[in-house]
Amino acid sequence: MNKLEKLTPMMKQYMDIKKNYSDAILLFRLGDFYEAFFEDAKVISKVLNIVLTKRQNAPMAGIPYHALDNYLKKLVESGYKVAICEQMEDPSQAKGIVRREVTRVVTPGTLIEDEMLSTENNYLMAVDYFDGTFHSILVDVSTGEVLVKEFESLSSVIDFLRINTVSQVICPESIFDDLKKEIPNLFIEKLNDWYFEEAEKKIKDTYRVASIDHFELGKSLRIFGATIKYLEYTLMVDISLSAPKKIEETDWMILDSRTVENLSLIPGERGKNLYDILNKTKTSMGARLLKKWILQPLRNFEKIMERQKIVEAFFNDRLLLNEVREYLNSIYDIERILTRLSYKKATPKDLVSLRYSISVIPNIISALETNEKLVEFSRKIKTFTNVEKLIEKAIFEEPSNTPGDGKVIKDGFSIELDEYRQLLTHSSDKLKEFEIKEKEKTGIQKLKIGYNQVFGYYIEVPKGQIKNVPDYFIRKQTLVNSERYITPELKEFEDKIMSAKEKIEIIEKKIFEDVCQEISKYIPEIKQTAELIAQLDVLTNLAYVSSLYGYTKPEFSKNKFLIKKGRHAVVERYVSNFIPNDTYMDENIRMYIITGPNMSGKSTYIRQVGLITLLAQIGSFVPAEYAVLPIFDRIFTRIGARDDISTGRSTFLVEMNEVALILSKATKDSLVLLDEVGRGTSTFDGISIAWAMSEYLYNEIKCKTMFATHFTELTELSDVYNGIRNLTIKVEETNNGVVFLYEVIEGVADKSYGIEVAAIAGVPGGVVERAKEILKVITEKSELEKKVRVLKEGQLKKLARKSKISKDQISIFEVGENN
Ligand SMILES: Nc1ncnc2c1ncn2[C@@H]1O[C@H](COP(=O)(O)OP(=O)(O)OP(=O)(O)O)[C@@H](O)[C@H]1O
Repeated sequence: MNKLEKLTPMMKQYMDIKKNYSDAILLFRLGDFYEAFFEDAKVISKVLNIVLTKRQNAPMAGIPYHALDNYLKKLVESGYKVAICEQMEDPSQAKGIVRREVTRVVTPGTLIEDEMLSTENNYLMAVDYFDGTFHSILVDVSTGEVLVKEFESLSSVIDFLRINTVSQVICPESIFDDLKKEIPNLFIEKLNDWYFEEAEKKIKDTYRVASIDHFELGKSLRIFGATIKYLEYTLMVDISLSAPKKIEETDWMILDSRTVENLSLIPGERGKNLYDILNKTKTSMGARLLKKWILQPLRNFEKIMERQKIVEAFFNDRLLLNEVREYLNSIYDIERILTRLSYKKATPKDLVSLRYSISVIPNIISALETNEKLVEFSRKIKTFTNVEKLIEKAIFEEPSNTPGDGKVIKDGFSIELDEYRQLLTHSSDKLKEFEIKEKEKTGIQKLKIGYNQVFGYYIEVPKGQIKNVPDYFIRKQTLVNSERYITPELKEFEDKIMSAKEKIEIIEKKIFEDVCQEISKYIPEIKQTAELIAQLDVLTNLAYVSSLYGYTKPEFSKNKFLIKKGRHAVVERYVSNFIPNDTYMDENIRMYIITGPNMSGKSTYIRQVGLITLLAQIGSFVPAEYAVLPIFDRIFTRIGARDDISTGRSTFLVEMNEVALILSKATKDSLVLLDEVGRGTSTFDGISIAWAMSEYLYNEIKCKTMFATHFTELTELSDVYNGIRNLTIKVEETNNGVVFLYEVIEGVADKSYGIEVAAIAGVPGGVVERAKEILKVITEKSELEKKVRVLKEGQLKKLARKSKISKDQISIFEVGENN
């Protein structure tokens, strides 16, 4: 006999279903529990810390049905895929074994349940390699957003994954191993060939359109079709998505993951970050959008101005700003409510939240109309009075979350429903009267009416009073201390109550579905307005923080780069007295070498320049007294030394990889911020690399560069090239040690004060004194400075002439020489 034949029909049913979901944990609904068996049981008992028991010798662990979401969240967060198998019929009505089916496969990237999501975006990224390019689709199922993006290399895919909130990747088998190796901690699943078949048809069916040419999917079509199939496989309903948007690199400033981390743009390992400082948005939709804007500053002047004008209008009209932000306060996460509506998972409370949210839209519009600079924006926002009215009429102010229990649909919305509800209340009153009457009739004072699933309504009589029970009481159950009875009259009540309850359940569910269905017709339009509300939230937020933190409106110029009294947006919030500093660059002055002691504020200074340009390009005001800025295509950063343990690359190799990236990708419109290059190797190698790199950036690429370094030798570059200048940071030597003044001035650091900083940091006095002695000896012996001078005087000239240098470079070179 084979093993399965020995199993009970229920276990056989389990095994049959599990066969199709072997890569997931199967939660099998059994009465009031979801049970897992065999290996699944062992896993969930460990992950969820619940008891592992046995059923017919099979390991089993179960979770109560009402606590599913909590447990699911834990399982998915721990990296498991979970298939939920439901009972498809009422067990009391079922003939034979209850029919069961999997109704949902839950994975980290396909969540729509509010309790399982944070307010952040939750992206599923589908990646395909096709015709030499990586094509990807990013979907946030919870908001319906779809983005299309191409990558030239695997490393750029990985880089993108590092800075975006992608919780799951799906890909064809051909690239699975490569991706898995690079992102071992991310949930990643391979798609077999079937997913890629008939992609175009799948997309057309999903969007209910005859042609998808306007989506301009190109070679991303295959992976988009596969993504939709995967979503259908997990959500098991028709998929509802917004139209795909292409992410074109030319629209946005490119920020690689290193730069995002080095400038501490979003929450991450470094703690204090720009997003947290700026985020005072009023809605979850706004908070998500703000993060996107920070990660994708604009490059198009008109688009930047469009945002800046709105920020300025609010900045100059604080009363209006406060009024609009007050309205935004009462707006819920409409995007997610709409998604749940389209997946038929919206709750009555969702509808009430939607109603409150859309009810303030007319106020927002009238407020915006009072300012002529905001009228154009206000015209794009639509009102949805009919939707608001419908919800107001149909749904209780504080409904229960279970349509069918009679506490969702308002009185007066359906005559039929009201009648049954009255009948129910009436019968309940009658039941109470019946209890009193029976007490009087029988003299059993402790008699009470109760209810259970098996017998329905019953009369309970304590054992001591059984002798008074009349003949028409029919005994149904004996308990330790009491007996339970029914009577024909009680049964009659029960029938009435039960049929009223059943009817209420059917009618209320149907009305709720109809209301949802009616509202669903407006989803695309409401979605557009929700997007505008999110934008409004971010724009008012920028105006608000700009006034709160004393930012000013930046101007843009093709050639000039001037920051007067600039501040570091994050550091200034944490130090008591932040010292502002200026920055000036133009077509000629393109590079600064910044030397100064440790802890003097070099990194803060160069990062503040990066943050100011970034803020300006997202449309915000900036932390400076005055700023005229060019529009940069990209900010590059190379900051600090560190290993990349995950890929086994040494500090120096990581550093050189970053240098290589900058040298190959930077353009004349880029801003390059360098903090320590060449520290990971010997001093001579380090200086040589840093020198050669600076020359290349200055002569060949002609980008704007700020280079903070401890190699004072590099300051000699300014003698060779007129457009390279030196900056240092003021320190004062007092009897009690060095005092950092954080003031950036022209010049070169005369000392590095490393030993003084060591003393401040608490290195023992003996060690500090010995270090001073050693420094004296080696400084005297150092040949380095002499050698660099030789380089400056002779060899550089030769080198520069050998390399292909254009006329203007030679002139700069010669100006430098004459200096
Ligand atoms: N302009 C400023 N005004 C006030 N405090 C500042 C300023 N700049 C920096 N600081 C303070 O000095 C600290 C050190 O600054 P920063 O890390 O920029 O120094 P650094 O010169 O780059 O140091 P190292 O060479 O050791 O990397 C900052 O954390 C901040 O507290």
